[in-house]
Amino acid sequence: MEDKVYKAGEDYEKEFSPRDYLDTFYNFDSGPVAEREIIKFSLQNLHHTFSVGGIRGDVLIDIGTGPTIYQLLSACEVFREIIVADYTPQNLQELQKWLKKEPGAYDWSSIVKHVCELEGDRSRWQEKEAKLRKTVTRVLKCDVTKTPPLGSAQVPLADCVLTFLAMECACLDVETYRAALRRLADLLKPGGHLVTMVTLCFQHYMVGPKKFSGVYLEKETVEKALQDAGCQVQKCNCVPLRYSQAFCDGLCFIVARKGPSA
Ligand SMILES: C[S@@+](CC[C@H](N)C(=O)[O-])C[C@H]1O[C@@H](n2cnc3c(N)ncnc32)[C@H](O)[C@@H]1O
Repeated sequence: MEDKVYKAGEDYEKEFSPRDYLDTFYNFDSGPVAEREIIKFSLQNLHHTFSVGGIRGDVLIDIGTGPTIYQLLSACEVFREIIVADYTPQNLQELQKWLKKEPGAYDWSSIVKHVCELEGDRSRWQEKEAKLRKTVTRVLKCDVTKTPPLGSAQVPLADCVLTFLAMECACLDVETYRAALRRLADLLKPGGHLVTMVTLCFQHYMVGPKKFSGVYLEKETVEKALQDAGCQVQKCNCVPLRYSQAFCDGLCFIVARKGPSA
């Protein structure tokens, strides 16, 4: 393990290895039990939100997508178009590899099968992979610390903005986090939903031998930041699950709705 602690910004571009990240946190079959339980928690909440929860629409924008697709597997059934965005070029490349079925792409099949099982038919996993590949229409560069976060890209206002485990990495202090959430709310139509998963009391996580830090957030800080960004919290599901490869004190899945005039 290296002593240095890497931070938001250029460190991601230079030091973040998508494969180390995927192997550490998304090895569903033979990775650590803790990480597997957290993936299941995420998938269950996403399934609920985008099925019985009734959140659906034309456009979903996922911010801080990283090299992962698990967070889009339920949503791709109920949105016409998904736009994904991340700060780190090598994450966007890793994503494109999977989207274009290129050799060496990460194998998400176990996780896709699990989501299909939640939806009632494990056998349709290849159909779901094809559906997601078709629904993701754009892969964009973004920086949530900048206004606008998607730079010069022209995107429609979204019915849903998703951001999973990313804002606490992209922001190094609470003020930056609050400003980032306001930028995400600006991407939403009035009445649209912001769906997020946050690591509570986050300090750092391991990506291979490298330690990356972020902002320490308590549940109340997250809820207040959402409210101040014009979003009303509709669901806040916090659990004391902890990663084996990250230092935090639980996880929180949140659904918030942007007010009609925010
Ligand atoms: C822990 S990963 C989360 C990836 C994925 N969403 C997941 O659920 O596993 C954190 C992500 O935040 C992204 N990130 C870091 N700084 C950012 C910024 N300023 N704007 C947007 N994304 C950023 C990183 O590139 C990385 O993909």
